[in-house]
Amino acid sequence: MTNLSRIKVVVLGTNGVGKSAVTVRYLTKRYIGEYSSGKDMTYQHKVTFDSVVTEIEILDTSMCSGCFNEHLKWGDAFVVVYSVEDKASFQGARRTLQNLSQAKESSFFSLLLLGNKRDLDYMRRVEVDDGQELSLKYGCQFYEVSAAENSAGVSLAFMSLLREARSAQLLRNLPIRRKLGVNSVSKVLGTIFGKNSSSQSNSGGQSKKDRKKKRPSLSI
Ligand SMILES: Nc1nc2c(ncn2[C@@H]2O[C@H](COP(=O)(O)OP(=O)(O)OP(=O)(O)O)[C@@H](O)[C@H]2O)c(=O)[nH]1
Repeated sequence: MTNLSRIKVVVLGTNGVGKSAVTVRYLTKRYIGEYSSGKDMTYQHKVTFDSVVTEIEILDTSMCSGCFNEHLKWGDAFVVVYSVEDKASFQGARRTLQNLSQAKESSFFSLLLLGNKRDLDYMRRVEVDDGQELSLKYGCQFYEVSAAENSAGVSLAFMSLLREARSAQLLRNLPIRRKLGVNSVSKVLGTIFGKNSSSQSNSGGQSKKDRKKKRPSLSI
């Protein structure tokens, strides 16, 4: 194994959507039920992709007004969590995606939209299609999961995000970057990953159908 690299992941979302539950599920495969709230928590672990060890830092955020810019600066990859039984949390996720795409427009970062608590289907207020549509708008990955029910969906969602972030990191470090500049590299990455910021999707001329093909989503 070679090349230890590092990816910093920020988990965002409104109060009580399950940010800690999904983070702990991913890291330990366990679901505890109640998690301490009110302060940011950072976790570290290592994953191996294709014989390359990658050090992962995950920041499970609390609602802290004025921290957004710090989180933004810190992270390479962002998980935006909402709860499928809480419409307001979905609106919060929409605002967060909008803020992220505006603030980090000129550099590349990886994004995952995560609809949690899908076990509460009988209380559902946000349809799968709503999540899918939002993810297409911001060119991010999308999964619906239940941290309470099992670890498979959460693990798959995190691993997809980490793989994308890792690939992006490798691409950013290629010599081509010097020739093309950051914006052009973002476009190359966008082509590879089907990633389109809202501004790109407005002007890129790529049809919605084409984008849909590149961004499968999954409910687990
Ligand atoms: N039914 C169900 N409940 C869940 C799920 N995930 C989390 N919860 C519950 O939702 C509540 C909030 O979960 P947390 O993980 O603390 O949510 P959070 O977003 O970290 O909360 P804050 O840090 O306070 O913003 C807890 O009671 C969890 O047990 C889930 O998938 N299904």
